[in-house]
Amino acid sequence: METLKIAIAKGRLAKYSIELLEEIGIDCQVLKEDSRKLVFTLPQHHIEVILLKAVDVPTYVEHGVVDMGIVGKDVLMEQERQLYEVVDLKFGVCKFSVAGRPNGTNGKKHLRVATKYPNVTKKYFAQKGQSVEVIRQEGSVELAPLMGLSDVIVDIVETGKTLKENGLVVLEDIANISARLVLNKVSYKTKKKEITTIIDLIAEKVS
Ligand SMILES: Nc1ncnc2c1ncn2[C@@H]1O[C@H](COP(=O)(O)OP(=O)(O)OP(=O)(O)O)[C@@H](O)[C@H]1O
Ligand SMILES: O=P(O)(O)OC[C@H]1O[C@H](OP(=O)(O)OP(=O)(O)O)[C@H](O)[C@@H]1O
Repeated sequence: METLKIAIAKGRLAKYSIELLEEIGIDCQVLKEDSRKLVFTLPQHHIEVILLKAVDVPTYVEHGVVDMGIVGKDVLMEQERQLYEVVDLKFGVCKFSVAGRPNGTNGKKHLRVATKYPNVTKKYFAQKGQSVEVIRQEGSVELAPLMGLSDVIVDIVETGKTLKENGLVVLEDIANISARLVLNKVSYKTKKKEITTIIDLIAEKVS
């Protein structure tokens, strides 16, 4: 049996991803230990799990150095990689929204938009025919309209707490987000049996 390599995003999605693997019978105890290790071999299951930053998961899957990965739809929408998105895992649920001050954009013809997701932002406003300048941020995006760096933001909204505590509101929703199971296109052919077994078990768990 061939070893299946699975990439999991560190951070928010890690706990749920590990729980899901355990629910389908994969013992992930070693992944729960406090450690700085990034590669975990689970020989009894013919599986190797690697931990990496969420934005890097599609790179590893697309290049085929891992066979599958678990990553947020936000990252997939931003990167538009060549891979198969096969299961909506129904955790990491949030949405992409345009947010700003409660009085909106006052019909401005040209908007400055701060975001960690420049591609999603450009595509969304282009479809609406709205002219924008996208200002790329690495985090704390909510600060931009508060400090006058931008008119609005495009960001992830989960509970709405961050917006509320910074005096911002959702102006428009762009898309629903959740974690997805993604596959390398070649692995899907060369390790079809192993991959199909895992996909079926996961799909059954999340349905
Ligand atoms: N409230 C939320 N904020 C951000 N991401 C969320 C939220 N809820 C669910 N997610 C999902 O979790 C994924 C990983 O988020 P996480 O914050 O761990 O990583 P990140 O955005 O790369 O952060 P950092 O750059 O701080 O490591 C996101 O890509 C998204 O799909
Ligand atoms: O609706 P809420 O439940 O408040 O969650 C949304 C917030 O969470 C994320 O930020 P994160 O914690 O990843 O920090 P960041 O600003 O560094 O991206 C996101 O960018 C929002 O700021």
